[in-house]
Amino acid sequence: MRTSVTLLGFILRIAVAVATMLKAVILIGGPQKGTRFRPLSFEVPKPLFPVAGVPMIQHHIEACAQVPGMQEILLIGFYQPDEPLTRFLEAAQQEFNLPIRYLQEFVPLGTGGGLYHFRDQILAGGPEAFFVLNADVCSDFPLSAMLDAYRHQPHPFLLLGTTANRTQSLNYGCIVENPQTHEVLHYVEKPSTFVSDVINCGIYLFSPEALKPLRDVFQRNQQDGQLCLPLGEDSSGLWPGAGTIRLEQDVFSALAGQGQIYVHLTDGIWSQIKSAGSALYASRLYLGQYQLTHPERLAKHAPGGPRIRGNVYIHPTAKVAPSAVLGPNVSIGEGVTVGEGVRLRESIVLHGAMLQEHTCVLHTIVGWGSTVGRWARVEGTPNDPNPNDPRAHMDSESLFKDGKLLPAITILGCRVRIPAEVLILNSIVLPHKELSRSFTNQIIL
Ligand SMILES: Nc1nc2c(ncn2[C@@H]2O[C@H](COP(=O)(O)OP(=O)(O)O[C@H]3O[C@H](CO)[C@@H](O)[C@H](O)[C@@H]3O)[C@@H](O)[C@H]2O)c(=O)[nH]1
Repeated sequence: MRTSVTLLGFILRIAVAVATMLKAVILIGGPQKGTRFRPLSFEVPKPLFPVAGVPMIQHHIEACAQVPGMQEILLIGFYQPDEPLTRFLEAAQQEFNLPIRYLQEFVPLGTGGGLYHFRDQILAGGPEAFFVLNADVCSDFPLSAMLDAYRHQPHPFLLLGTTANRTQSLNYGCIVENPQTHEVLHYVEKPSTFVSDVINCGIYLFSPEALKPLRDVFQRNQQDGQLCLPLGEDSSGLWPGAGTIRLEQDVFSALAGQGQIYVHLTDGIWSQIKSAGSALYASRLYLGQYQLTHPERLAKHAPGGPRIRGNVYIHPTAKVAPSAVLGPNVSIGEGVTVGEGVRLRESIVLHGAMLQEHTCVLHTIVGWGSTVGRWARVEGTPNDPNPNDPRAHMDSESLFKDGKLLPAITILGCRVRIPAEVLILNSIVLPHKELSRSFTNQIIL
């Protein structure tokens, strides 16, 4: 009798676990993407670029791992599975005690193609639903709130939405919702004129049903492709272009207003990470979040230690001189050396860099293994969202306007050497450059 009760309990537990099983997919893109992120993306795939001290997608993984019932996280992209990616995956699996796998697209399949291509892997084990997250967004990821909304009213597609001002909304997917039901009535990807101030955050919760419309798009693409094949060509095989599916245009725009797509609005932190400037801004947002989520990651002022102002992350292996003044919004990577009297504000200093005595580094990303000589000043121009507009987001436009370099943060690529006592202002220095003088407003090739 006792054995059968225990067995029943065990079966019930498994049944509950299966019923609440969830997965997550992170769309990490590939090497042709992230061009606005150069020269930083030369060294490390953009999804692994450190933001607030940890790789960009670790923030996504941490958020997913906290959702009860999360069974597996899949990264889909078209990067070669190189050493940094493999090492990251191994470390993340151990840290979060979850299977985290990389599925490689052999050609870019767009934002929806990989989901359809790897549908069997996504649906293996029968998840109740799966999250889909763009890798290049920074957010507080309100995944549990999205799950509650989904469970209250399950629909194939639930999109996270936030507000943007009229001008900036044109850079995103724009959503027209029914304010009572939150159904998406109309969806336009990056419209040329104003459609709505509710924008798509690139964070979704899909039911298994969501894969059916993707299959329809795939089949339609294939028929259209076969019609376009030259006469006499063997059209019995698959048309290679059929696999490319644009989630936004092919699915959201096509299905809006048919009771399948809903939006969950958030007023939490959210920003895209397209350019180096937006990585710095995202780093600031995440450092602010750490007050609540990871206070242990924030440096505290300790007797005999450097002066800390505001939110600062210092990797435990970094050596920071006690007379340095750091912050606000500074993130210092592994093995970095910060000399006496250094002033560092609104900056990211990457693995192995060295800031010699009395350098001043403001609004800058210092690349891996770079050296800034004594008394040098390296400074960029902040390009923050308008603080007087609560709906403003970071502009990630091109670096140039009318042939001129726009003022932006300064970026030193990897292993750059800046001599002592020079000024580097508003410039981008490509990797391995050894400078011999001051530069302002230049890209140094
Ligand atoms: N696996 C894979 N991922 C891809 C591919 N193409 C893009 N991605 C990934 O998909 C995400 C979206 O990339 P983009 O295609 O560059 O779109 P976007 O300009 O960022 O706009 C999207 O995100 C906005 C929010 O940040 C949305 O507002 C917008 O509607 C759209 O979904 C990124 O994480 C990118 O790495 C692909 O072929 N394969």
